[in-house]
Amino acid sequence: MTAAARVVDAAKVYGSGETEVRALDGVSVDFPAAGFTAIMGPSGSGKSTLMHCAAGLDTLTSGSARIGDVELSGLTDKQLTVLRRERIGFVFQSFNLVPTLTVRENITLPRDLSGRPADPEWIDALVDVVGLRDRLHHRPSELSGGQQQRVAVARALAGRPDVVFADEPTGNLDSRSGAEVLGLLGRAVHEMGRTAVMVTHDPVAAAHADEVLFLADGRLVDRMPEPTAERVLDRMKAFDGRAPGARRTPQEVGP
Ligand SMILES: Nc1ncnc2c1ncn2[C@@H]1O[C@H](COP(=O)(O)OP(=O)(O)OP(=O)(O)O)[C@@H](O)[C@H]1O
Repeated sequence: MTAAARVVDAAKVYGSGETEVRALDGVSVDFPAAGFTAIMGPSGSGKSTLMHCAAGLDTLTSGSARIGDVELSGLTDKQLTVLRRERIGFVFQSFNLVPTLTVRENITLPRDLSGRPADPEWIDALVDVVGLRDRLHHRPSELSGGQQQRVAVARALAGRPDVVFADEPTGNLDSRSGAEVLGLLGRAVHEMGRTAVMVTHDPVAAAHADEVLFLADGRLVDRMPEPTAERVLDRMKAFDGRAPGARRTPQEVGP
């Protein structure tokens, strides 16, 4: 198996002394090329930290993070910026489209900014895959949330990245639009050979992945190949007896 991204013995410590938080505590994991991996775990278990460090948006306190063969800890900020632009695609919960640009301009913007314009044939194919051909000249405000997130997925894929990192990509969508966006990520992986890594609280979303990783207290505690929503839900219930995504009540949090 080739890893598109990998962390080895990854640790991330925030603060020091009494306020020290070990957000990651010795995590080692490969994200296989042409695979779709979901990261789950209770709130505060380190999911976002793992994704951000694996994607070069944040740095590890110790351990190694690689995209392909490139060790991220050895890179300058400028080199990291270039690597993210050239080799990584991002999808966020809140779409992050540029409101003044059309759908087509949003999709090609990162490529245009990089000075290496997107391959028109690839963009053409993507537009069909995400089903936005009749919306190409619309602005984001003229689209539904699900359509906007499909634009964000197309933008993430426009530069043929090694890995697409998606942080709660369906968090703001109804279940039908969410299923469309997840279907797209799945097609990007299984039909277009891309690699996707997704943080989610939703067992139904996680079931679209090839494998689910479970974090708890900054550690990798379990993994589930070929997940189903039911099995993921059961596994999540085993954490602390809480349903996934459950928020602590004010009484539980304390003063
Ligand atoms: N910038 C920061 N400074 C201090 N502590 C932080 C910072 N970012 C995250 N943490 C802490 O690190 C731990 C892991 O946070 P992280 O956001 O990775 O968890 P998560 O699993 O993504 O949570 P959620 O599901 O609630 O989004 C938490 O205890 C969090 O409070």
